[in-house]
Amino acid sequence: MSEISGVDIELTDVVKRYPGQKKPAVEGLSLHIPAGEIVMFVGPSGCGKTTSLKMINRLIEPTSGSIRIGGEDIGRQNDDDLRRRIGYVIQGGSLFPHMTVTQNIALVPGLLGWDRRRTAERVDELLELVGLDPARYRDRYPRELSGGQQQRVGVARGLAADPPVILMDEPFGAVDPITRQRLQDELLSIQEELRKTIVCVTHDFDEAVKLGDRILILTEGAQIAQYDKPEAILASPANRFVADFVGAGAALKQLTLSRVSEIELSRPTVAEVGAAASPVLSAAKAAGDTSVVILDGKRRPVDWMWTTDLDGLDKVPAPPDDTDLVTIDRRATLNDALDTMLMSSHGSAVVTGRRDEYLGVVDFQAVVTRIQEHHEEQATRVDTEDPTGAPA
Ligand SMILES: Nc1ncnc2c1ncn2[C@@H]1O[C@H](COP(=O)(O)OP(=O)(O)OP(=O)(O)O)[C@@H](O)[C@H]1O
Repeated sequence: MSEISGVDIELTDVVKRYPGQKKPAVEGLSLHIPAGEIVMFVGPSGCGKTTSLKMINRLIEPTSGSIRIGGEDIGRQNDDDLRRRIGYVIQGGSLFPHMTVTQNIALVPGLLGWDRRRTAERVDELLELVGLDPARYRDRYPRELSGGQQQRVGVARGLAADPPVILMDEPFGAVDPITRQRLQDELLSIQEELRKTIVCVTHDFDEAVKLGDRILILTEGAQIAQYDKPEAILASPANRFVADFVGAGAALKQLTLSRVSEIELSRPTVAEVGAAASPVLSAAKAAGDTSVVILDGKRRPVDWMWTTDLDGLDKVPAPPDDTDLVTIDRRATLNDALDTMLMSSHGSAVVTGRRDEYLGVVDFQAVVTRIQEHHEEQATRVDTEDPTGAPA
């Protein structure tokens, strides 16, 4: 784990009363968000999640109360300072359609007066970080990107000035489930490297369990129903409201806590594009492998070849354009891994870690076995516990 670059956020008795509303949207919220953690805000529609989030970067001014970021009262800071310290990512990326990817990402650095060279370097670095090849994407317009790619650019923009705090409002709500899973995995990967303080609003409780170091469950008026680590909320919901909100099958949701990284990976022979083929074939033969995982110069998997296809070639070839290599991030949940494998109808998948670096191979059966073990563990636990904590 790298060092924490995030800072604490402290809300003290924060109230927001919109004009003409009888009851405040946020009625005295006090909350400590620890540096370097991801805190997920969940709760029923209209309970005040977005209002609470937007008060943290003063997109909405609190009616009363105080918010401190890294110990400083944000009420006393100017907007430029706040923008430097807080990244903001919303659904769909909300890119400006008439600006290129570079121009979109460079917005905040531009406001901060960075020179051209520093900005260009930063844009490329960020595109790499969010998994987009800079040479290919930096000059595109948003309409030339898929929904998932637009969202990645949105994340890059939020990170542009390297703020210690990132606010996200339903960041992955607008993409299909598989893309959402990838973006979630990428966010976890980026977070492992950067350790920002991330506050994220979501409607999806599973997403909260997957991403959150802590989950804040709110009821109307942004009243705290429970604020705890996901394991703790799943194991013992504070009250009936939380138990209902967590929903049936809380025990099964524990699966969302298990990751591919818990499974031992197999490590078949690997080879780099352009390497001489014959030693690779010898190594595969010695190891009893019938296939070889092909990596690029940055140790990212790009192809998975049968040794029979490599036989007779001089060098390990670059992958064809239509390669359908299935990769899974090691932070993916077991459910996500199964979905990916089923969708792609591959019996196994290449597992990647930080910056898409190759780690090994996981097979379908290993994931199924691990899930079954979990089911059994959970079944024993549920038999002996009342998840609501209610007296019998
Ligand atoms: N600009 C506004 N003017 C008046 N009332 C508002 C305004 N924005 C939000 N509200 C009200 O404040 C309450 C909280 O809204 P908020 O958007 O924070 O909730 P939320 O939990 O994020 O909801 P959702 O999950 O539906 O996005 C709601 O009752 C909403 O109708």
